[in-house]
Amino acid sequence: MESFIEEFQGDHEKTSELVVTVDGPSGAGTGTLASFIAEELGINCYSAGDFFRGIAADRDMTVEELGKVADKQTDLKVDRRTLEKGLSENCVIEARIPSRVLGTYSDLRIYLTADLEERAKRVSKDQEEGKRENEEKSESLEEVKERIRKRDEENWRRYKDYYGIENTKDIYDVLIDNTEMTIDEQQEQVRKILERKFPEQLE
Ligand SMILES: Nc1ncnc2c1ncn2[C@@H]1O[C@H](COP(=O)(O)OP(=O)(O)OP(=O)(O)O)[C@@H](O)[C@H]1O
Ligand SMILES: Nc1ccn([C@H]2C[C@H](O)[C@@H](COP(=O)(O)O)O2)c(=O)n1
Repeated sequence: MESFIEEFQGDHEKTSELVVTVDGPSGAGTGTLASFIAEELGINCYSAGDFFRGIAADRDMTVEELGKVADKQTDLKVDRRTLEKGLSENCVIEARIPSRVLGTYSDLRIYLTADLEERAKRVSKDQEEGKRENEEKSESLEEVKERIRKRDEENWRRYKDYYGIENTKDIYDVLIDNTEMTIDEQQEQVRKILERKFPEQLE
């Protein structure tokens, strides 16, 4: 199948000088890693979740309400904001596919993952601690596992349909499986990468 992602990316002038993108499935820790990178580099951090929440606010809806009626246009709007932000502002953007959305406009493309079992444990723990207000609660670990597995499958069905892309890892500069890594160990590894890649930006 022909890929439409280049067409979506278009041919733009990029005014930002430093953009890092962190992709990964639910519970991989993309939010945690993106915040760390942003702090290290002294730049802002965004999540496509922020853009989704912004669209909900524009429509005077809660995130849950928008989630129920979100269609292709909603996804494209979220992804267009990712593209616009990355083209115009030095920042780190984390979500499911910001590295795909920005393509070579991103200066460092990271893919983060962990085993499904481990990701489900993290999501479950966050829920127990009241950190995931917009998600279903009182699920068993097995239910969480099944929900995030299905969600990932659905997401990739949409990305294939909208952009003609597959869930391959060939476009990434860095691949990290953090199943057996602590947050500190992961940060140590990424800090070394940042030192090599952006020595002048490190504070
Ligand atoms: N390497 C790691 N090892 C153990 N726990 C981690 C690791 N990275 C992140 N976590 C923990 O996992 C949980 C989920 O992290 P985070 O919110 O960053 O994930 P996410 O990928 O952004 O999730 P989602 O996309 O579902 O919002 C948090 O409690 C975080 O502290
Ligand atoms: N194209 C999109 C649309 C939404 N998001 C955001 C919205 C949520 O905050 C978060 C959840 O994603 P999901 O678990 O539904 O994959 O992601 C996005 O990243 N990209």
